[in-house]
Amino acid sequence: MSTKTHKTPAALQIFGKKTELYFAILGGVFLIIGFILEKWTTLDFVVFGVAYILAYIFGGFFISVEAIKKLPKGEFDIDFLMIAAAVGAAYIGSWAEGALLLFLFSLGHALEHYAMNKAKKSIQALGNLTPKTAIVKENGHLKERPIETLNLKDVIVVKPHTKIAADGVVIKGASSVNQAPITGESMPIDKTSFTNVEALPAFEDLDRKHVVFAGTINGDESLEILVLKLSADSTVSRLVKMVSEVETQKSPTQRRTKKFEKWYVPIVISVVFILCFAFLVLPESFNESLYRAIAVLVAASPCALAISTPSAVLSGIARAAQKGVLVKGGKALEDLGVISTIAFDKTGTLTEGKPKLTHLIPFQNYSIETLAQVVLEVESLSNHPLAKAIAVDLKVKFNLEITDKASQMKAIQGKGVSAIFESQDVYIGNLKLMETSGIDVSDAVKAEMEGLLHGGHTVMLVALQNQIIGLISVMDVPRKTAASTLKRLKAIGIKHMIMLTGDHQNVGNTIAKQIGLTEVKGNLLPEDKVASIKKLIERDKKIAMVGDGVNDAPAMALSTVSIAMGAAGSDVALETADVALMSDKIENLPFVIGLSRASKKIINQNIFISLGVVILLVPVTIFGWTSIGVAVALHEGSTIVVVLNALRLLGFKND
Ligand SMILES: Nc1ncnc2c1ncn2[C@@H]1O[C@H](COP(=O)(O)OP(=O)(O)OP(=O)(O)O)[C@@H](O)[C@H]1O
Ligand SMILES: [Zn+2]
Repeated sequence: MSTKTHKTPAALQIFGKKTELYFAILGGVFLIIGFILEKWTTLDFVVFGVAYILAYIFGGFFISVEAIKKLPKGEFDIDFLMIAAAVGAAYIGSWAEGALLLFLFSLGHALEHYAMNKAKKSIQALGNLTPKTAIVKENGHLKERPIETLNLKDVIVVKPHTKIAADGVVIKGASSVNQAPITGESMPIDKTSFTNVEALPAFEDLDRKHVVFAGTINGDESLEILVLKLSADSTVSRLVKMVSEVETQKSPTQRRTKKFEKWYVPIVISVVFILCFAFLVLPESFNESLYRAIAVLVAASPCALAISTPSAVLSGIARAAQKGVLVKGGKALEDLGVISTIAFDKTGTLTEGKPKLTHLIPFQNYSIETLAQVVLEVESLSNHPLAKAIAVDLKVKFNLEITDKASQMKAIQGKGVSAIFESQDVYIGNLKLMETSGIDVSDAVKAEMEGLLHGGHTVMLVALQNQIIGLISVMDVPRKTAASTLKRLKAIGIKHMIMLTGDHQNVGNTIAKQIGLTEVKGNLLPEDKVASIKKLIERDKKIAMVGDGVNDAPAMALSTVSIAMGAAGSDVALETADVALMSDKIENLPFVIGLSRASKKIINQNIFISLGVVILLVPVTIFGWTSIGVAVALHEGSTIVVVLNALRLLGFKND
């Protein structure tokens, strides 16, 4: 009974989408007719038998179709057992009980499919977000075209209060855009136009205030948008594709139950087979033995167990999607539910990631303008968040233009950058960079650095021809919601919250003090971050890491659950993380952890219910203390209960 096999073939849906449900109900109706005729009339079997046979046909039709579909694949499962039980019941003349079995089983199935579809639909609703056509500006004329025909660099016009048809950059107009469909943020985001279209950076490097996504909704003003992604590659298309793949990643519990079923089902079949011959040793007829065997077969079938976990996982993932959180599969969902240690990247995760220039101090006899020009030219070649911030601020503050005098920029991971400026060597970065490049840093310079570091500034040294010519410092501010989020996490029982940063220890400490972390590890190279994660896993077994993928991708890959921030617009983060917060909202973290725990709890409850009913019913049926009818009702009832229990997750709220 894997969730995948639950599609009703389209050709069989003669009454539309609910054909399966109507068939089940018809099975029930004929069952009642047959039962009344049998018990309260003196009619012959020839008459009420017809009603029972019709009940069998309608109740058993879709189950048989499903079972036959699986035959060639060598899959043998519960559908077979149920059909066998019903046939056996007919053989011994217990038509009413056989029909009841088929009716309830098919009703349970139909409800289960309905429930699953409901969960899936709330995910797939994402796919219906994008409009089918876009208004394209071609040689000054406006033309409506299907979105599949849009090319990169086409310009589309988006009218007020309509959906945006493509991922791209705003090049004319300003408006506030409702991004809720993708990021779950309810507040509209202000978008302004990007003016320097000739020097357009890569999509990922564009400031989010200029970027729009297909499927989001324009506000009060008209916008012109330069298309930067083909419709098949848009964030929303990839999101939908990933969500539909999510189901194939089995959760640990799902894998465990599958394994269990593998040896359990053959045992059930053997025991039932042996019970058919109980009349050889017991004073009873073959029909009585068969009756008992059928009752045991119904009681022991792990129907509810098979659906316990997948229904909960799917509902959990659907609920997360409504909040703009993409959980990629049952494994991530279950793991996140047991985690008590979270490692955080600093820049862009706990902080805004948009540092502001605070100091520019020249040494030697350099003028501040010269220093500013050198730094601007070099940093404008790097796309590190620090570099971008520095370049923007220097341009404005000193009214400078880039003159392309720097070249051969090299990023030195966790340390800084090197480049050539007017055929001179330039290094910009931390103390480690200067040490490894053999550049002497005087005590006076170090003292100056120390002062700034204690104030929480990120300080970088600038060297030209092996001489320190100045320093530059920036300050990043914690996200406004970081402190309250960490407090919530602590309140829900996250014990260790560790910041891993490439920045100086002092800077890390200053930020940590403002927002409340349990531990700070500074001065880390990307490989040191990996080593830290390894140590944390040794200590706490399962850990989560939250990052933005900028210099923490290897560390994230190693953690049990990797959580990417602001994944809309960042391909790498969206693709590689186990959990993607589509928006930059770190406050979604306690929500998704709470949801994972609730899912885990519901999975456990479901397993308890389904195994409980089996454990209760099997001895009762073996000793013949109950009828097939009662076994059927309890057994199929438990299937319906676990599905309904799982659906509660669709309404999950924190607190
Ligand atoms: N483009 C750059 N220009 C100048 N200095 C840089 C640059 N890139 C890195 N550095 C220096 O290297 C240090 C470590 O950088 P890294 O990218 O590892 O981490 P980070 O951005 O400071 O913070 P986090 O690790 O929290 O994301 C920075 O603090 C900075 O001193
Ligand atoms: Zn099934």
